Amino acid sequence: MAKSKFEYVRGFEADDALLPNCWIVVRLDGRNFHRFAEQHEFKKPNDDRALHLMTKCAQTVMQELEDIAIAYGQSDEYSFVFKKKSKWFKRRASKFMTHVVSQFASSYVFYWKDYFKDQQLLYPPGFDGRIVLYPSDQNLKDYLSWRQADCHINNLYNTVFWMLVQRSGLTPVQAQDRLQGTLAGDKNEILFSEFNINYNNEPLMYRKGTVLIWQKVNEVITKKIKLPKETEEKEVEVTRTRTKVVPLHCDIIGDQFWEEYPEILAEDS
Ligand SMILES: Nc1nc2c(ncn2[C@@H]2O[C@H](COP(=O)(O)OP(=O)(O)OP(=O)(O)O)[C@@H](O)[C@H]2O)c(=O)[nH]1
Ligand SMILES: [Mg+2]
Ligand SMILES: [Mg+2]
Repeated sequence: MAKSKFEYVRGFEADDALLPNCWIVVRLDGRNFHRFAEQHEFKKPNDDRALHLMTKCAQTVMQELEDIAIAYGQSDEYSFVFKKKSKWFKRRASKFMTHVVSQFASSYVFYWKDYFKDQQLLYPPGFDGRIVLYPSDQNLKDYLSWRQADCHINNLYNTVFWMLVQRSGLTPVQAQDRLQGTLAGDKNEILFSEFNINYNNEPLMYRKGTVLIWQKVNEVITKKIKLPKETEEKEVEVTRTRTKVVPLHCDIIGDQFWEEYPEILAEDS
């Protein structure tokens, strides 16, 4: 086919193919969610509606896009891990990042009303995205451990901070001063002795964040079938196996998780 004289401009497009044989991580994060949370009256420090909406959007991303092996989310962020061997869009970085972020952002708006029943969405939220490549399984596990450790550190801090403000009547500045230089043990002690809270009994979703993995589940459905010698349709129950995205709130820093789900890191990934 004849080419137009303008065709040469294609040559200006940068080649952004991602290195082969590496885990591809796309992490997105809510833009200025400090303000977004204030404006939409998120419960402090954790708002179940917001956390569940984030997870719904991440499930949608995993179901709609290809080759995502596992995802991890906390606060206003989610990380998506694409299989090492993925050939999706010839591994073009821009395709991975823009599809993940746009699918997530549109889902956030689309599903908002299902989670925030009587809280109107006041303005369109935005999300940023980045891609990081991890060449070894250990690097990938360490990446996910880093995000989960971050979740734990922030949540412990925020839990004590908001207790001091909401229950003890400290100003945010006073609460900040009180926590300056404290270690995890000190924060646990404040929670226990002053507020009778055992941090280990706080909800797992707040302490561990959310892991999304693929799992085979058996579904029982009723089907209408017509038997050859009968005139009327009959309802029968059939069991079929489906692969679904399932949320877990478990530790992913230790070995146990990876031993329990070896298929996530399997070689054909
Ligand atoms: N109250 C409340 N706030 C939340 C919750 N989840 C996230 N946030 C807010 O979202 C912020 C997320 O932090 P960051 O992503 O570091 O900061 P950001 O304000 O989004 O700014 P950028 O990401 O740099 O654009 C937190 O500091 C909280 O203010 C929640 O469940 N409840
Ligand atoms: Mg943010
Ligand atoms: Mg964040």
